Amino acid sequence: MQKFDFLVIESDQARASSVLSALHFLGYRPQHAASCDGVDESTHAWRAVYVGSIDDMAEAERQFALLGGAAAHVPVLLASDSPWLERFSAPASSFAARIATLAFPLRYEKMAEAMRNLYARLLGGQSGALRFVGNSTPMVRVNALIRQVAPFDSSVLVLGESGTGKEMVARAIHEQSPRRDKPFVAINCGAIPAELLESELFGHEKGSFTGAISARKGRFEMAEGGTLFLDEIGDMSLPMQVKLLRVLQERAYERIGGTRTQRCDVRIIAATHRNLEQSIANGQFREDLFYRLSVFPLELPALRERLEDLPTLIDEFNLRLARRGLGVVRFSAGAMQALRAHAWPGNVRELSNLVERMAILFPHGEVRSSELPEKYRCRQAADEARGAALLALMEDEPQSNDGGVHPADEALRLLPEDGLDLKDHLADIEVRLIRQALDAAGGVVAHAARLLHMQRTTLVEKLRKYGLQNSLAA
Ligand SMILES: Nc1ncnc2c1ncn2[C@@H]1O[C@H](COP(=O)(O)OP(=O)(O)OP(=O)(O)O)[C@@H](O)[C@H]1O
Repeated sequence: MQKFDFLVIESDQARASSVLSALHFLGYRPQHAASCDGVDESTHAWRAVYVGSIDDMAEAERQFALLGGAAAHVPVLLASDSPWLERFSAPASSFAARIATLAFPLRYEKMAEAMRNLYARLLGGQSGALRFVGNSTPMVRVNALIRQVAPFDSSVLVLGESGTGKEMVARAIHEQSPRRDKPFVAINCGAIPAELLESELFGHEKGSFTGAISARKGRFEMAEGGTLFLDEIGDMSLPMQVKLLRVLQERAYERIGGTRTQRCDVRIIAATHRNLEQSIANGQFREDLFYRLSVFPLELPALRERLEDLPTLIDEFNLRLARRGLGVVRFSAGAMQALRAHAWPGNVRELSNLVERMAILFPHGEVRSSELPEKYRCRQAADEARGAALLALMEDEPQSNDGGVHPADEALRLLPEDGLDLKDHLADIEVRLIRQALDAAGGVVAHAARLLHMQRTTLVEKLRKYGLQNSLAA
């Protein structure tokens, strides 16, 4: 689906073109143009719509519907003397909230102000809440599961690699639950030293241990009536797991140093990037706690398994940046291709950081693939070289081969003059790819296995076979 930054609705071609030029001048840089009617070919370089002689509202709405979701949320620019203004700004119109009016002849300062006001209105209307987005099939499934489980008090265990949005899922469940008006409290069980975690969770009475100079509420108490999100539950120490299990079973606990039993009405959502079944097998996680927590397991796919979500996620991050006063960025088709070829070991968080970095470097601009940080370029360059070589192979007519070295063979030449031991050579490539995958995954074997599309156990076997276990610790 084509994407647009603005709809410019103006039946006078000259005026429409001047709006587009002014947008460009103001730094909005629309990139592609389409037209419903009366195409102005010269505007094809822009990402905006020039609408010709539509004189009936229903027809206009139909035309915009043909543009699909592309026209659904973008600002609409209309001349203040436009005959359509009244109808478009009527409350029943789907454009009513998204119109900026422009007085002709255009004045840049006025137009800049109109655009600023429009964006302030659009962004302000969206509340500060972060939207949990994604239209890919796996995310549609995740959203359906969230809707299904939200109304009940069942414990949910959110599984997924780091940065896939586990906390966002927990918040979404809370927001869609009857507890939404009560607190959502999050705690990262992996980040808090084991000896402090108990007091963080259950609170303490004054003087209950050295340093406890006053009584303090724990997260369970803070979350009363609402939801408690236990992040990185797989990193919780075994003694703490026992205490947590007791609370989940008895729905009651005491503050450290306290004698009064507190009843608790808290919905638990836990998350981990670890394979808890493996942790159970290794004796690091209690099986009974696992079953308590995973009444409703919800697995979040890695970003590389749902690359269709890249554009929507980029839009969402741009929106967040705009709220913070940063200029938004777009990615050229080539840059998008490079992003699709990237493995995203840091998942959505990595993408969010990249968009922010690019927005600082190229505010209101378009990022080309050559302007991406190096690690996002390499794989694409390799793919392109391979693609070019393959293309050359395919384009070659068999009869034109005069026995000389084929150009594509030259590009792909792997066989040394004196031959090679194929088995050794393939093993060498395998080791290099495994090393690269481990690097990209920060040494986490399960992540590296996903990058290599193999079972974790298969990778562990290969690490053993090639004596690579030591490179893990290094
Ligand atoms: N589907 C999504 N839509 C919008 N933003 C998202 C989505 N998924 C993740 N994010 C954003 O990506 C970042 C990481 O998300 P989050 O903290 O929920 O991940 P996580 O899986 O809990 O990470 P960790 O495992 O490190 O705790 C946040 O800025 C979050 O807002």
